Amino acid sequence: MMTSHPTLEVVGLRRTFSGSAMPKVALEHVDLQIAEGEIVGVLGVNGAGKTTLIKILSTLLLPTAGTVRVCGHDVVREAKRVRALTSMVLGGERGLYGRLTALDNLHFFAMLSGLSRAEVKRSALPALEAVGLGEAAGVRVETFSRGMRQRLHLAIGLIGSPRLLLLDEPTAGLDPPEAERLRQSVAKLRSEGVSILLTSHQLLDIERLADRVVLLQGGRITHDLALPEFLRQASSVATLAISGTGTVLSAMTEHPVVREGQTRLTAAENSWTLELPVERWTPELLHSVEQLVGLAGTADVQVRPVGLEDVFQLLTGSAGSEPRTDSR
Ligand SMILES: Nc1ncnc2c1ncn2[C@@H]1O[C@H](COP(=O)(O)OP(=O)(O)OP(=O)(O)O)[C@@H](O)[C@H]1O
Repeated sequence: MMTSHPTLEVVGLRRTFSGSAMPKVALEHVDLQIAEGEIVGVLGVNGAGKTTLIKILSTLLLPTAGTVRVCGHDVVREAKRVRALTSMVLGGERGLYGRLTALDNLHFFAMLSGLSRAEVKRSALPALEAVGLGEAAGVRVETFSRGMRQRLHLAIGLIGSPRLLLLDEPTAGLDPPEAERLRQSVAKLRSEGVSILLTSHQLLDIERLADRVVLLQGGRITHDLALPEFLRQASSVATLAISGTGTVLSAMTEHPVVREGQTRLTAAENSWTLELPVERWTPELLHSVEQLVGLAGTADVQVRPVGLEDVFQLLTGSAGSEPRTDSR
């Protein structure tokens, strides 16, 4: 469906919560657009405002100020219309009926969300096929792996052909192959023109899927960049990790590249690792690396390209894969 509006348009959004003394500002001056078929990853440390934003987009919470439109429809004045265009899929183990088949679960949840029988019938099988569960439509959900259950949640979210999908921690609790499978299903939706807002503490989800990355800090958007540009926010291009056994030699700690560079040396009882951010691969740096690698005890050298995790840590001063502290 082509529209003249962006799928999501947020202008000047503010949301406060009344506190005991002062109102708590959860979102402030938030401007955000998501185009048709675009996947935007929203990053932020705990308490940055991600959940508040998702709740407002899904009409569960009202904005204090500002406007939010989905395909041109206002989340406050046209909440019903917005709900028909928007779907939220949460990660983790959540209420599917194990004794029912995948298709029956789909029917059940779709009817609960108020879709007509005809609409449910029309879109149920295509939704299962979209997430690779077409052949498991008649199979009881109690036999499903966690990944299959999560893909079923995604299929439920696709019923009714939403234009905006809100994905919150979609790969939570999945092992790496299952998480990858789910990501593949999500990636396919982009080509169908579905717009996706994705939040995840699994930064790999965002690194693999997002066209654009938005960083929320203290309720404000501090960065809104295409993924490659976001990755360039780190000054380095890679991290070089040299590890070895035995004691750390002074020839290493006193080497100019170690003393002057932003290196991190971690030493355990009989092993050590030196991590060196690489801004540019220069002949001088390669020569220094050769010297360090030649020192006694060196066992392994690895080069890790800069990833989203590094940039996230740099910009927020925190680790990205911290566990959730809330109880949703
Ligand atoms: N119902 C509420 N009452 C009061 N304050 C709230 C409420 N909900 C959220 N907040 C506050 O608003 C801010 C943003 O919270 P929000 O849950 O949106 O962050 P988040 O980025 O989703 O964090 P997390 O990653 O932990 O889920 C936090 O300071 C939080 O304490």
